[in-house]
Amino acid sequence: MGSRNRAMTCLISRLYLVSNNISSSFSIPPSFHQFSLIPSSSLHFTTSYSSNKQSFSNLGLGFSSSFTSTIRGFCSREIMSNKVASSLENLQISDSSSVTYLSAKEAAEIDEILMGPLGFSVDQLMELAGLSVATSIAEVYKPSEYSRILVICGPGNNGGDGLVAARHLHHFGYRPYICYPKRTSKALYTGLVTQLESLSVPFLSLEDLPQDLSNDFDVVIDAMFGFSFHGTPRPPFDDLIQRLVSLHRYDHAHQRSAVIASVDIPSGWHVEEGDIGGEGIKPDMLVSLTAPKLCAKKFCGPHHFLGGRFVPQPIAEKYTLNLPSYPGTSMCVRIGKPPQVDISALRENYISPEFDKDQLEANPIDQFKKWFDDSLTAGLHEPNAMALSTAGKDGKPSSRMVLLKGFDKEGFVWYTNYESHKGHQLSENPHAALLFYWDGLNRQ
Ligand SMILES: NC(=O)C1=CN([C@@H]2O[C@H](COP(=O)(O)OP(=O)(O)OC[C@H]3O[C@@H](n4cnc5c(N)ncnc54)[C@H](O)[C@@H]3O)[C@@H](O)[C@H]2O)[C@H](O)CC1
Ligand SMILES: [K+]
Repeated sequence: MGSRNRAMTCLISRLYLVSNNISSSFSIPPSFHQFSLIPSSSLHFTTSYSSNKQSFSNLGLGFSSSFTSTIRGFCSREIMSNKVASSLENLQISDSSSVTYLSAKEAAEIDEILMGPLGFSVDQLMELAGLSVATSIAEVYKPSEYSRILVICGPGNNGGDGLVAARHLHHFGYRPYICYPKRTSKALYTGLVTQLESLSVPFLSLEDLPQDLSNDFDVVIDAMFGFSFHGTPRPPFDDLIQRLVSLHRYDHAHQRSAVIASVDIPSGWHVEEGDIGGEGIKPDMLVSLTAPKLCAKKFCGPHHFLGGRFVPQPIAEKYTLNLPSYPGTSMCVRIGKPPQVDISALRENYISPEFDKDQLEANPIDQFKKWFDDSLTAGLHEPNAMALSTAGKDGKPSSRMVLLKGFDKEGFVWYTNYESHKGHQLSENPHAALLFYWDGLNRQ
Protein backbone atom coordinates (compact mmCIF):
# COMPACT_ATOMS: atom_id res chain seq x y z
CA MET A 1 0.00 0.00 0.00
CA GLY A 2 1.12 3.56 -0.29
CA SER A 3 2.04 3.45 -3.94
CA ARG A 4 0.20 5.35 -6.60
CA ASN A 5 -1.06 2.20 -8.25
CA ARG A 6 -2.96 1.12 -5.22
CA ALA A 7 -4.22 4.57 -4.33
CA MET A 8 -5.64 5.14 -7.77
CA THR A 9 -8.81 3.25 -7.35
CA CYS A 10 -10.90 2.91 -10.43
CA LEU A 11 -14.15 4.37 -9.21
CA ILE A 12 -16.24 4.00 -12.31
CA SER A 13 -15.18 1.75 -15.05
CA ARG A 14 -18.30 1.20 -17.08
CA LEU A 15 -21.45 3.05 -17.84
CA TYR A 16 -24.44 1.19 -19.10
CA LEU A 17 -27.16 2.79 -21.14
CA VAL A 18 -30.51 1.24 -20.36
CA SER A 19 -32.55 3.13 -22.89
CA ASN A 20 -31.93 3.09 -26.59
CA ASN A 21 -34.20 5.92 -27.57
CA ILE A 22 -31.47 8.50 -27.71
CA SER A 23 -32.41 9.63 -31.15
CA SER A 24 -35.96 10.44 -30.15
CA SER A 25 -35.55 14.11 -29.40
CA PHE A 26 -32.51 15.31 -31.26
CA SER A 27 -32.81 18.91 -32.20
CA ILE A 28 -30.06 20.89 -33.79
CA PRO A 29 -30.60 24.61 -33.56
CA PRO A 30 -30.91 26.24 -36.98
CA SER A 31 -28.00 28.51 -36.12
CA PHE A 32 -25.80 25.61 -35.20
CA HIS A 33 -23.26 26.22 -37.90
CA GLN A 34 -22.89 29.84 -36.80
CA PHE A 35 -22.95 29.60 -33.05
CA SER A 36 -21.69 26.14 -32.25
CA LEU A 37 -24.55 25.53 -29.85
CA ILE A 38 -23.20 22.16 -28.91
CA PRO A 39 -25.65 20.95 -26.30
CA SER A 40 -28.99 20.51 -28.00
CA SER A 41 -30.13 17.96 -25.48
CA SER A 42 -28.63 16.31 -22.50
CA LEU A 43 -27.70 12.70 -22.18
CA HIS A 44 -28.52 11.82 -18.63
CA PHE A 45 -27.08 8.67 -17.12
CA THR A 46 -28.23 7.07 -13.94
CA THR A 47 -26.64 4.48 -11.72
CA SER A 48 -27.69 0.98 -10.95
CA TYR A 49 -24.84 0.09 -8.65
CA SER A 50 -24.30 -2.69 -6.24
CA SER A 51 -23.67 -1.84 -2.61
CA ASN A 52 -21.09 -4.59 -2.55
CA LYS A 53 -17.72 -2.85 -2.44
CA GLN A 54 -16.17 -5.66 -4.47
CA SER A 55 -18.20 -4.75 -7.50
CA PHE A 56 -16.94 -1.18 -7.88
CA SER A 57 -15.01 -1.88 -10.98
CA ASN A 58 -18.08 -3.29 -12.66
CA LEU A 59 -20.32 -0.43 -11.76
CA GLY A 60 -23.32 -0.30 -14.03
CA LEU A 61 -24.93 3.00 -14.88
CA GLY A 62 -28.27 3.26 -16.62
CA PHE A 63 -29.77 5.72 -19.04
CA SER A 64 -32.23 8.03 -17.39
CA SER A 65 -35.84 7.81 -18.34
CA SER A 66 -36.32 11.45 -17.42
CA PHE A 67 -34.81 12.78 -20.59
CA THR A 68 -34.16 16.48 -20.30
CA SER A 69 -33.81 18.65 -23.35
CA THR A 70 -31.54 21.44 -22.35
CA ILE A 71 -30.09 23.80 -24.94
CA ARG A 72 -27.08 25.78 -23.84
CA GLY A 73 -25.12 27.97 -26.20
CA PHE A 74 -21.62 28.43 -24.82
CA CYS A 75 -19.58 30.23 -27.41
CA SER A 76 -20.04 31.80 -30.80
CA ARG A 77 -17.69 30.57 -33.48
CA GLU A 78 -16.41 34.12 -33.97
CA ILE A 79 -15.36 34.54 -30.35
CA MET A 80 -13.82 31.11 -30.40
CA SER A 81 -11.78 31.78 -33.49
CA ASN A 82 -10.45 35.06 -32.06
CA LYS A 83 -9.32 33.23 -28.95
CA VAL A 84 -7.66 30.52 -30.98
CA ALA A 85 -5.97 33.11 -33.17
CA SER A 86 -4.50 34.98 -30.23
CA SER A 87 -3.15 31.79 -28.63
CA LEU A 88 -1.57 30.85 -31.93
CA GLU A 89 0.00 34.29 -32.12
CA ASN A 90 1.58 33.69 -28.71
CA LEU A 91 2.92 30.37 -29.91
CA GLN A 92 4.44 31.95 -32.98
CA ILE A 93 5.98 34.79 -31.01
CA SER A 94 7.56 32.24 -28.67
CA ASP A 95 9.50 31.05 -31.70
CA SER A 96 12.87 32.62 -30.95
CA SER A 97 13.40 33.69 -34.58
CA SER A 98 10.63 36.33 -34.36
CA VAL A 99 11.61 37.77 -30.97
CA THR A 100 13.32 41.20 -30.72
CA TYR A 101 16.97 41.19 -29.60
CA LEU A 102 18.55 44.34 -28.13
CA SER A 103 22.02 45.77 -28.59
CA ALA A 104 23.96 46.74 -25.45
CA LYS A 105 23.28 50.39 -26.24
CA GLU A 106 19.52 49.86 -26.56
CA ALA A 107 19.43 47.87 -23.31
CA ALA A 108 21.20 50.68 -21.43
CA GLU A 109 18.92 53.29 -23.04
CA ILE A 110 15.80 51.40 -21.98
CA ASP A 111 17.17 51.21 -18.45
CA GLU A 112 17.65 54.98 -18.44
CA ILE A 113 14.16 55.69 -19.76
CA LEU A 114 12.59 53.34 -17.22
CA MET A 115 14.45 54.96 -14.35
CA GLY A 116 14.12 58.50 -15.70
CA PRO A 117 10.92 59.73 -17.37
CA LEU A 118 8.97 56.56 -16.61
CA GLY A 119 9.46 56.90 -12.88
CA PHE A 120 10.83 53.49 -11.89
CA SER A 121 13.54 53.03 -9.27
CA VAL A 122 16.39 50.57 -9.68
CA ASP A 123 15.25 48.76 -6.52
CA GLN A 124 11.86 48.06 -8.06
CA LEU A 125 13.24 46.80 -11.35
CA MET A 126 15.84 44.67 -9.63
CA GLU A 127 13.21 43.12 -7.39
CA LEU A 128 11.10 42.17 -10.41
CA ALA A 129 14.15 40.97 -12.35
CA GLY A 130 15.34 38.79 -9.46
CA LEU A 131 11.85 37.39 -8.92
CA SER A 132 11.69 36.46 -12.63
CA VAL A 133 14.99 34.62 -12.32
CA ALA A 134 13.77 32.70 -9.27
CA THR A 135 10.45 31.75 -10.90
CA SER A 136 12.17 30.66 -14.13
CA ILE A 137 14.45 28.37 -12.15
CA ALA A 138 11.50 27.01 -10.21
CA GLU A 139 9.70 26.22 -13.50
CA VAL A 140 12.47 23.86 -14.59
CA TYR A 141 14.48 22.73 -11.56
CA LYS A 142 12.30 21.45 -8.74
CA PRO A 143 13.60 21.87 -5.17
CA SER A 144 13.16 18.13 -4.51
CA GLU A 145 16.00 17.44 -6.96
CA TYR A 146 17.88 20.74 -7.23
CA SER A 147 17.84 22.22 -3.74
CA ARG A 148 21.47 23.40 -3.38
CA ILE A 149 21.93 26.59 -5.35
CA LEU A 150 25.10 28.64 -5.54
CA VAL A 151 24.53 32.24 -6.64
CA ILE A 152 27.70 33.94 -7.89
CA CYS A 153 27.13 37.70 -7.82
CA GLY A 154 29.10 40.33 -9.71
CA PRO A 155 29.70 43.97 -8.72
CA GLY A 156 26.84 45.59 -10.68
CA ASN A 157 23.09 45.28 -11.07
CA ASN A 158 23.38 41.79 -12.53
CA GLY A 159 24.83 40.76 -9.17
CA GLY A 160 21.93 42.56 -7.46
CA ASP A 161 19.47 40.46 -9.49
CA GLY A 162 21.28 37.40 -8.18
CA LEU A 163 20.91 38.54 -4.55
CA VAL A 164 17.18 39.15 -5.02
CA ALA A 165 16.73 35.78 -6.79
CA ALA A 166 18.49 34.02 -3.89
CA ARG A 167 16.04 35.52 -1.39
CA HIS A 168 13.01 34.37 -3.39
CA LEU A 169 14.51 30.93 -3.94
CA HIS A 170 14.98 30.61 -0.18
CA HIS A 171 11.27 31.33 0.26
CA PHE A 172 10.43 28.84 -2.51
CA GLY A 173 12.12 26.07 -0.48
CA TYR A 174 15.63 25.96 -2.01
CA ARG A 175 18.93 26.20 -0.11
CA PRO A 176 20.81 29.12 -1.68
CA TYR A 177 24.46 29.99 -0.96
CA ILE A 178 25.99 33.26 -2.09
CA CYS A 179 29.44 34.05 -3.40
CA TYR A 180 29.71 37.83 -3.60
CA PRO A 181 33.41 38.72 -3.79
CA LYS A 182 33.23 42.38 -4.92
CA ARG A 183 30.59 44.13 -2.87
CA THR A 184 29.49 47.71 -3.24
CA SER A 185 28.63 49.92 -0.30
CA LYS A 186 25.44 51.35 -1.86
CA ALA A 187 22.41 51.07 0.44
CA LEU A 188 20.50 48.97 -2.11
CA TYR A 189 23.15 46.25 -2.01
CA THR A 190 23.90 46.34 1.70
CA GLY A 191 20.15 46.05 2.26
CA LEU A 192 19.94 42.98 0.03
CA VAL A 193 22.85 41.40 1.91
CA THR A 194 21.24 42.13 5.30
CA GLN A 195 17.96 40.58 4.11
CA LEU A 196 19.77 37.37 3.12
CA GLU A 197 21.76 37.28 6.35
CA SER A 198 18.54 37.61 8.32
CA LEU A 199 17.34 34.45 6.56
CA SER A 200 20.62 32.73 7.48
CA VAL A 201 21.55 32.31 3.82
CA PRO A 202 25.30 31.49 3.90
CA PHE A 203 27.83 33.77 2.18
CA LEU A 204 30.85 31.83 0.93
CA SER A 205 34.24 33.41 0.35
CA LEU A 206 36.32 32.45 -2.69
CA GLU A 207 38.41 30.25 -0.40
CA ASP A 208 35.28 28.48 0.87
CA LEU A 209 34.23 27.49 -2.63
CA PRO A 210 35.11 23.94 -3.62
CA GLN A 211 37.17 23.73 -6.81
CA ASP A 212 34.65 21.30 -8.21
CA LEU A 213 31.28 23.00 -7.77
CA SER A 214 29.35 19.88 -8.81
CA ASN A 215 30.13 18.17 -5.52
CA ASP A 216 28.26 20.71 -3.45
CA PHE A 217 25.68 22.34 -5.71
CA ASP A 218 22.84 21.32 -7.99
CA VAL A 219 22.41 24.70 -9.69
CA VAL A 220 24.88 27.57 -10.14
CA ILE A 221 23.32 30.94 -10.89
CA ASP A 222 25.65 33.08 -12.91
CA ALA A 223 24.83 36.66 -11.86
CA MET A 224 28.32 38.05 -12.50
CA PHE A 225 27.88 40.36 -15.47
CA GLY A 226 24.99 41.71 -17.49
CA PHE A 227 24.72 44.12 -20.39
CA SER A 228 27.46 46.50 -19.11
CA PHE A 229 30.21 43.89 -19.35
CA HIS A 230 33.04 44.64 -21.77
CA GLY A 231 36.55 43.35 -22.48
CA THR A 232 37.80 40.23 -20.78
CA PRO A 233 36.89 39.28 -17.23
CA ARG A 234 39.21 40.54 -14.50
CA PRO A 235 40.03 38.66 -11.26
CA PRO A 236 38.44 37.10 -9.37
CA PHE A 237 35.71 36.61 -12.00
CA ASP A 238 38.10 35.15 -14.57
CA ASP A 239 38.71 32.18 -12.29
CA LEU A 240 35.03 31.86 -11.32
CA ILE A 241 34.05 31.80 -14.98
CA GLN A 242 36.65 29.09 -15.61
CA ARG A 243 35.09 26.98 -12.87
CA LEU A 244 31.77 27.22 -14.69
CA VAL A 245 33.48 26.28 -17.95
CA SER A 246 34.90 23.17 -16.27
CA LEU A 247 31.43 22.20 -15.12
CA HIS A 248 30.60 21.66 -18.76
CA ARG A 249 33.68 19.46 -19.23
CA TYR A 250 32.72 17.61 -16.05
CA ASP A 251 29.33 17.02 -17.58
CA HIS A 252 30.88 15.11 -20.46
CA ALA A 253 33.12 13.04 -18.20
CA HIS A 254 30.45 12.21 -15.59
CA GLN A 255 26.75 11.64 -15.62
CA ARG A 256 25.53 14.54 -13.55
CA SER A 257 26.93 18.01 -13.00
CA ALA A 258 25.52 21.20 -11.54
CA VAL A 259 23.41 23.08 -14.08
CA ILE A 260 24.20 26.71 -14.90
CA ALA A 261 21.51 29.39 -15.07
CA SER A 262 22.76 32.73 -16.41
CA VAL A 263 21.05 36.00 -15.58
CA ASP A 264 20.52 38.18 -18.68
CA ILE A 265 23.94 37.45 -20.26
CA PRO A 266 26.17 34.37 -19.93
CA SER A 267 29.02 36.04 -18.03
CA GLY A 268 32.13 36.57 -20.09
CA TRP A 269 30.20 36.49 -23.38
CA HIS A 270 30.26 39.57 -25.60
CA VAL A 271 26.89 41.25 -25.08
CA GLU A 272 26.20 41.30 -28.81
CA GLU A 273 28.52 38.73 -30.40
CA GLY A 274 28.17 35.98 -27.81
CA ASP A 275 30.88 33.45 -26.95
CA ILE A 276 33.46 34.78 -29.41
CA GLY A 277 36.27 32.29 -28.84
CA GLY A 278 33.90 29.40 -28.19
CA GLU A 279 35.63 28.76 -24.86
CA GLY A 280 33.12 30.50 -22.62
CA ILE A 281 30.45 29.12 -20.35
CA LYS A 282 27.60 27.10 -21.83
CA PRO A 283 24.63 27.71 -19.59
CA ASP A 284 21.72 25.28 -19.44
CA MET A 285 19.33 28.14 -18.76
CA LEU A 286 19.34 31.80 -19.76
CA VAL A 287 16.89 34.25 -18.22
CA SER A 288 16.82 37.33 -20.45
CA LEU A 289 15.52 40.47 -18.74
CA THR A 290 13.23 43.05 -20.40
CA ALA A 291 14.16 41.65 -23.84
CA PRO A 292 16.92 39.27 -24.92
CA LYS A 293 20.24 40.88 -25.88
CA LEU A 294 21.82 40.03 -29.22
CA CYS A 295 24.17 37.42 -27.70
CA ALA A 296 21.12 35.36 -26.74
CA LYS A 297 20.78 34.36 -30.40
CA LYS A 298 23.84 32.18 -29.82
CA PHE A 299 22.40 30.52 -26.73
CA CYS A 300 22.06 26.78 -27.42
CA GLY A 301 20.96 25.51 -24.01
CA PRO A 302 17.59 23.87 -23.44
CA HIS A 303 15.89 26.58 -21.37
CA HIS A 304 15.59 30.19 -22.54
CA PHE A 305 13.21 32.32 -20.47
CA LEU A 306 12.20 35.96 -20.54
CA GLY A 307 11.63 37.88 -17.31
CA GLY A 308 11.21 41.47 -16.20
CA ARG A 309 7.48 41.83 -16.63
CA PHE A 310 7.49 45.58 -16.33
CA VAL A 311 7.92 46.89 -19.87
CA PRO A 312 5.42 49.71 -20.41
CA GLN A 313 3.76 50.40 -23.76
CA PRO A 314 5.85 53.50 -24.66
CA ILE A 315 9.03 51.41 -24.50
CA ALA A 316 7.52 48.48 -26.39
CA GLU A 317 6.45 50.92 -29.13
CA LYS A 318 9.67 52.96 -29.29
CA TYR A 319 11.81 49.82 -29.67
CA THR A 320 9.14 47.86 -31.63
CA LEU A 321 9.55 45.02 -29.17
CA ASN A 322 8.13 41.71 -30.30
CA LEU A 323 8.06 39.57 -27.18
CA PRO A 324 6.06 36.56 -26.01
CA SER A 325 3.10 37.25 -23.73
CA TYR A 326 3.45 36.22 -20.13
CA PRO A 327 0.91 33.55 -19.27
CA GLY A 328 -1.60 34.50 -16.55
CA THR A 329 0.14 35.99 -13.55
CA SER A 330 3.52 34.45 -14.33
CA MET A 331 6.72 36.48 -13.96
CA CYS A 332 8.49 34.54 -16.69
CA VAL A 333 7.80 33.01 -20.07
CA ARG A 334 9.70 30.47 -22.11
CA ILE A 335 11.20 31.64 -25.39
CA GLY A 336 11.55 29.14 -28.19
CA LYS A 337 10.79 25.48 -28.30
CA PRO A 338 10.61 23.34 -25.20
CA PRO A 339 13.58 20.98 -24.90
CA GLN A 340 13.57 17.56 -26.53
CA VAL A 341 12.92 14.94 -23.90
CA ASP A 342 13.20 11.20 -23.66
CA ILE A 343 9.53 10.29 -23.34
CA SER A 344 10.33 6.97 -21.69
CA ALA A 345 12.12 8.87 -18.89
CA LEU A 346 9.06 11.03 -18.13
CA ARG A 347 7.95 9.30 -15.01
CA GLU A 348 7.08 10.57 -11.57
CA ASN A 349 7.38 8.54 -8.44
CA TYR A 350 4.06 9.17 -6.73
CA ILE A 351 3.74 8.69 -3.01
CA SER A 352 0.16 8.64 -1.82
CA PRO A 353 -1.50 8.06 1.49
CA GLU A 354 -2.71 4.56 2.09
CA PHE A 355 -6.11 3.74 0.69
CA ASP A 356 -7.93 0.44 0.91
CA LYS A 357 -11.39 -1.01 0.59
CA ASP A 358 -12.32 -0.39 4.23
CA GLN A 359 -12.15 3.32 3.58
CA LEU A 360 -14.54 3.18 0.64
CA GLU A 361 -18.07 4.49 0.96
CA ALA A 362 -20.65 1.73 0.39
CA ASN A 363 -22.34 3.90 -2.19
CA PRO A 364 -20.03 4.72 -5.10
CA ILE A 365 -21.70 8.06 -5.71
CA ASP A 366 -20.96 9.05 -2.12
CA GLN A 367 -17.36 8.03 -2.69
CA PHE A 368 -17.27 10.04 -5.89
CA LYS A 369 -18.68 13.07 -4.06
CA LYS A 370 -15.97 12.79 -1.39
CA TRP A 371 -13.22 12.73 -3.99
CA PHE A 372 -14.83 15.40 -6.11
CA ASP A 373 -15.06 17.68 -3.04
CA ASP A 374 -11.40 16.95 -2.30
CA SER A 375 -10.47 18.00 -5.82
CA LEU A 376 -12.46 21.24 -5.45
CA THR A 377 -10.86 21.98 -2.08
CA ALA A 378 -7.41 21.35 -3.55
CA GLY A 379 -8.19 23.93 -6.24
CA LEU A 380 -7.48 21.51 -9.08
CA HIS A 381 -7.95 22.83 -12.58
CA GLU A 382 -11.27 21.64 -14.11
CA PRO A 383 -11.89 18.73 -11.74
CA ASN A 384 -15.09 18.10 -13.68
CA ALA A 385 -13.19 17.27 -16.88
CA MET A 386 -13.66 13.61 -17.70
CA ALA A 387 -12.67 11.28 -20.47
CA LEU A 388 -15.73 9.72 -22.07
CA SER A 389 -15.10 6.51 -23.99
CA THR A 390 -17.67 5.11 -26.36
CA ALA A 391 -17.76 2.61 -29.21
CA GLY A 392 -20.28 2.28 -32.01
CA LYS A 393 -21.59 -0.95 -33.45
CA ASP A 394 -18.29 -1.54 -35.25
CA GLY A 395 -16.68 -1.87 -31.80
CA LYS A 396 -13.99 0.73 -32.51
CA PRO A 397 -13.52 2.81 -29.36
CA SER A 398 -13.21 6.62 -29.19
CA SER A 399 -12.32 8.81 -26.21
CA ARG A 400 -12.63 12.54 -25.73
CA MET A 401 -12.75 14.99 -22.83
CA VAL A 402 -16.15 16.35 -21.80
CA LEU A 403 -17.28 18.34 -18.79
CA LEU A 404 -19.42 16.89 -16.04
CA LYS A 405 -22.45 19.12 -15.59
CA GLY A 406 -23.79 17.47 -12.47
CA PHE A 407 -24.23 14.23 -10.60
CA ASP A 408 -26.56 12.75 -8.02
CA LYS A 409 -27.87 9.36 -7.01
CA GLU A 410 -29.33 9.07 -10.51
CA GLY A 411 -25.97 9.29 -12.20
CA PHE A 412 -23.64 11.60 -14.08
CA VAL A 413 -24.75 14.30 -16.51
CA TRP A 414 -23.00 15.91 -19.43
CA TYR A 415 -24.22 17.56 -22.57
CA THR A 416 -23.59 16.68 -26.14
CA ASN A 417 -25.08 17.09 -29.56
CA TYR A 418 -26.92 14.03 -30.77
CA GLU A 419 -25.34 14.40 -34.20
CA SER A 420 -21.84 14.27 -32.72
CA HIS A 421 -19.68 11.19 -33.14
CA LYS A 422 -20.26 10.21 -29.52
CA GLY A 423 -23.99 10.78 -29.91
CA HIS A 424 -24.03 8.38 -32.85
CA GLN A 425 -21.89 5.82 -31.09
CA LEU A 426 -24.08 5.91 -27.98
CA SER A 427 -27.20 5.43 -30.07
CA GLU A 428 -25.62 2.33 -31.63
CA ASN A 429 -24.06 0.97 -28.45
CA PRO A 430 -25.21 2.22 -25.05
CA HIS A 431 -22.06 1.19 -23.17
CA ALA A 432 -19.65 3.92 -22.15
CA ALA A 433 -16.90 4.61 -19.63
CA LEU A 434 -15.98 7.77 -17.72
CA LEU A 435 -12.57 8.56 -16.31
CA PHE A 436 -11.67 11.50 -14.08
CA TYR A 437 -7.97 12.29 -13.59
CA TRP A 438 -7.24 14.38 -10.52
CA ASP A 439 -3.59 15.21 -10.88
CA GLY A 440 -2.16 16.66 -7.68
CA LEU A 441 -4.21 14.23 -5.58
CA ASN A 442 -2.76 11.18 -7.35
CA ARG A 443 -6.24 9.92 -8.03
CA GLN A 444 -8.24 8.74 -10.94
N1 LIG B 1 16.00 47.00 -17.47
C1 LIG B 1 16.49 45.85 -17.11
O1 LIG B 1 16.43 44.91 -17.85
C2 LIG B 1 17.12 45.73 -15.82
C3 LIG B 1 18.18 44.88 -15.66
N2 LIG B 1 18.89 44.78 -14.55
C4 LIG B 1 20.15 44.07 -14.51
O2 LIG B 1 21.19 44.98 -14.61
C5 LIG B 1 22.17 44.49 -15.51
C6 LIG B 1 23.03 45.58 -15.98
O3 LIG B 1 23.60 46.13 -14.84
P1 LIG B 1 24.85 47.09 -14.79
O4 LIG B 1 25.04 47.48 -13.39
O5 LIG B 1 24.67 48.14 -15.79
O6 LIG B 1 26.04 46.22 -15.30
P2 LIG B 1 26.57 44.75 -15.02
O7 LIG B 1 25.87 44.11 -13.90
O8 LIG B 1 26.57 44.09 -16.32
O9 LIG B 1 28.08 44.91 -14.57
C7 LIG B 1 28.72 46.13 -14.41
C8 LIG B 1 29.89 45.93 -13.45
O10 LIG B 1 30.79 45.01 -14.01
C9 LIG B 1 32.08 45.62 -14.10
N3 LIG B 1 32.75 45.10 -15.29
C10 LIG B 1 32.48 45.37 -16.58
N4 LIG B 1 33.33 44.68 -17.36
C11 LIG B 1 34.17 43.97 -16.56
C12 LIG B 1 35.25 43.10 -16.81
N5 LIG B 1 35.67 42.83 -18.02
N6 LIG B 1 35.86 42.52 -15.76
C13 LIG B 1 35.46 42.79 -14.49
N7 LIG B 1 34.46 43.65 -14.19
C14 LIG B 1 33.80 44.23 -15.24
C15 LIG B 1 31.82 47.11 -14.15
O11 LIG B 1 32.94 47.82 -13.70
C16 LIG B 1 30.62 47.21 -13.21
O12 LIG B 1 31.06 47.21 -11.88
C17 LIG B 1 21.37 43.80 -16.54
O13 LIG B 1 22.12 42.95 -17.34
C18 LIG B 1 20.36 43.11 -15.68
O14 LIG B 1 20.88 41.91 -15.16
C19 LIG B 1 18.45 45.53 -13.34
O15 LIG B 1 18.60 44.77 -12.21
C20 LIG B 1 16.97 45.87 -13.42
C21 LIG B 1 16.63 46.54 -14.69
K1 LIG C 1 25.13 36.89 -15.95
